[in-house]
Amino acid sequence: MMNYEKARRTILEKVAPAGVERVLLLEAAGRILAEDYSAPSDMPRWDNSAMDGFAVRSAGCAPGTVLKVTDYIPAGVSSGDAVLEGCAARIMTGAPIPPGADTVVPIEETEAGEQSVKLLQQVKKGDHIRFQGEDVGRGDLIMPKGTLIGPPQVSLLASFSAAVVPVYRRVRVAILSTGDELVEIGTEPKESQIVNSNALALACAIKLCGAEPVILGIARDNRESHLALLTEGLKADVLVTSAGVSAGDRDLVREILAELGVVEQFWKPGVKPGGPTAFALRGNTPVFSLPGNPVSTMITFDEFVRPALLRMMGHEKALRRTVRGYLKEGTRKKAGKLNFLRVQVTIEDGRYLASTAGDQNTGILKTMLRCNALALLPADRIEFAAGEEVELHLLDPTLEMEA
Ligand SMILES: Nc1nc2c(c(=O)[nH]1)N[C@H]1C(S)=C(S)[C@@H](COP(=O)(O)OP(=O)(O)OC[C@H]3O[C@@H](n4cnc5c(N)ncnc54)[C@H](O)[C@@H]3O)O[C@H]1N2
Ligand code: MOO
Repeated sequence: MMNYEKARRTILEKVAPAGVERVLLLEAAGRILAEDYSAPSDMPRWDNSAMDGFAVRSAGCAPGTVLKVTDYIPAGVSSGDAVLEGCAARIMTGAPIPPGADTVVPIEETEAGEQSVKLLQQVKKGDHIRFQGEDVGRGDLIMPKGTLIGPPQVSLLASFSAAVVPVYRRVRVAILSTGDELVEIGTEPKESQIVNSNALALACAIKLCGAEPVILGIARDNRESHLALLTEGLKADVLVTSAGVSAGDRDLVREILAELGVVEQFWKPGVKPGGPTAFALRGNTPVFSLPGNPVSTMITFDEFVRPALLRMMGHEKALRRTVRGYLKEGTRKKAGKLNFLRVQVTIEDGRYLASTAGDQNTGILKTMLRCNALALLPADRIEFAAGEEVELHLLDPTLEMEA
């Protein structure tokens, strides 16, 4: 049996960014820049005023100096007229500094009239000017490939009129559920039938990664149905299946994937829940076969599939950060597999405290609703004492927020 760390490393070694596309700037929000971006020009493009006030020649200025106001330069206007000795130009924030002037005096530091202005304070050369290129110089590598695009990046790209940007493309992820007991949502399940909830839970998780889910439906427990739908699924960038991967005589997924030329990289990554998870590749197309128990499906998606999708969409950091926390109650498990304990984490005095979120049986979905983190209980350990330090994967982004 493989171990958890090796399984995750294997996945990240085998997947690569899926490709690059050029999208409208706003479509790039939350995505990863796929090429280095160097500034096409200086920013600011010209010296401009940082204050509403007067553009002056600092050499002739002292407290008490009276200057003649010869020009008015609002933002959006550029004046070709030079400021001559003994003169000042009224200027607004953002307007280009006129020729001859080397300093801006804020209006509060003057007694200003229509025709003249009296300076009240010492003037320092260069004050209140935003100089050409002081923010970004032409040719500066301002955003390396791999940058996550958020408001500051969009602001800068927009400032340079970059209306279209190269980003890693979203991956299309096919979702295939398997099992004769399944009916689609909207169909009343008869006794012994259950609703195909995994397809929707997976689609939700895929969307939250920024990828595009494609729900293929249900493969029935026979070869023909599996062959047809797995073949369809392999046309996507990634294929995720649920159920049919353990030891049952109807568990056909791995066998039929192999017939379709999909090469298994691992089965049984040494975790619980998620025991029978499999990872395989056909060419560059990753195939994840997740167990059918909804709890196991969601946990294995988060631990194994999510990192792959993020990496394929260009994220260098694809794994959830592991934080150290403390168990509030002691717990036991069997030796042999790493266990994901579903916990409720609270942050007290900067420490993460993890309390069990309820019954840890994989059949209990409500424990999943109550949990906001997974505690990783190492494979070789059995007994865990209250207060013991554990590694945590935080699942709930609101943990970092407050009311
Ligand atoms: N003899 C053994 N039996 C089982 C083993 C084992 O090692 N030996 N492993 C157990 C473990 S662990 C798991 S997990 C399950 C996973 O098995 P499968 O992935 O093959 O899934 P199924 O048995 O088909 O289904 C499990 C469970 O999940 C429900 N399910 C399936 N698909 C969906 C869906 N799309 N939406 C909602 N719920 C779904 C299904 O009805 C079953 O209740 O195997 C154990 N058995
Ligand atoms: O390992 Mo299975 O995924 O318990 O429930």
